[in-house]
Amino acid sequence: MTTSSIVEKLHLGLIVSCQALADEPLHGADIMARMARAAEEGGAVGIRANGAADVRAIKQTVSLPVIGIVKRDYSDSAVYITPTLREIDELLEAGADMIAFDATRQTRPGGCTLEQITTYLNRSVRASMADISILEEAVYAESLGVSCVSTTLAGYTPYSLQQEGPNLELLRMATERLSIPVIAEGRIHEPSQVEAALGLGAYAVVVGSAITRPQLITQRFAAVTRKVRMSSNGNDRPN
Ligand SMILES: CC(=O)N[C@H](C=O)[C@@H](O)[C@H](O)[C@H](O)COP(=O)(O)O
Repeated sequence: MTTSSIVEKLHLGLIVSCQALADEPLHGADIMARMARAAEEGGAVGIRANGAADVRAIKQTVSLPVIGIVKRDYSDSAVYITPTLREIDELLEAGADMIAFDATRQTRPGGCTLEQITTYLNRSVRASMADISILEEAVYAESLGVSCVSTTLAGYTPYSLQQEGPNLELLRMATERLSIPVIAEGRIHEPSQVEAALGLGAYAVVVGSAITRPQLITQRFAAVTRKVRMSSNGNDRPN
């Protein structure tokens, strides 16, 4: 399949990020594959997944395009989403339909550069998704020939706007400025935010934690019960 036909399959759809790191309760390729199947049943048009094992298991389970990343920590860099060519090789081998990577201006491990990453991906003829945190990074990524950009890292670099919800203003500026698809990703917790993102010109929307991290979903509900408990304890207090 061509890179543009992979991108087209995502148009105006929901991409579900199915990720659980080693320290999360749902960690494991088999569980993530089931999560992906649930997402497919629910109407997702694509899956974002972490690690070659998860990508392989998900590819065997669903018929949706899989956007692969490899999260790996290196001691000499803050970049952890597909930071070097090594992680790209793992994803190519695993059969990821699209490869997402950190396209921020932060220094990569071992002197690897953003330009090396995009040149390598362009030569591999695999669709690519540049995870950005500010508008300038989106503009630069487009100039390097990526297939699309995603607002994944907004609020996760020290120099980007830190806020609780999704950075819809960055999304708006990027959709106005770029000619390639801009994907909305990061801290999207409500269906109304999906609608807002599409209304601002998002090509597609990625939702992760609000669908696939039950410990975080539980936390949001439990916070409400805690609040009510605290106020009722307060009311019970003798005058
Ligand atoms: C910043 C970072 O490392 N983001 C990761 C990128 O793949 C994932 O942990 C997120 O779950 C994903 O971006 C979806 O975002 P949210 O879970 O907020 O819907």
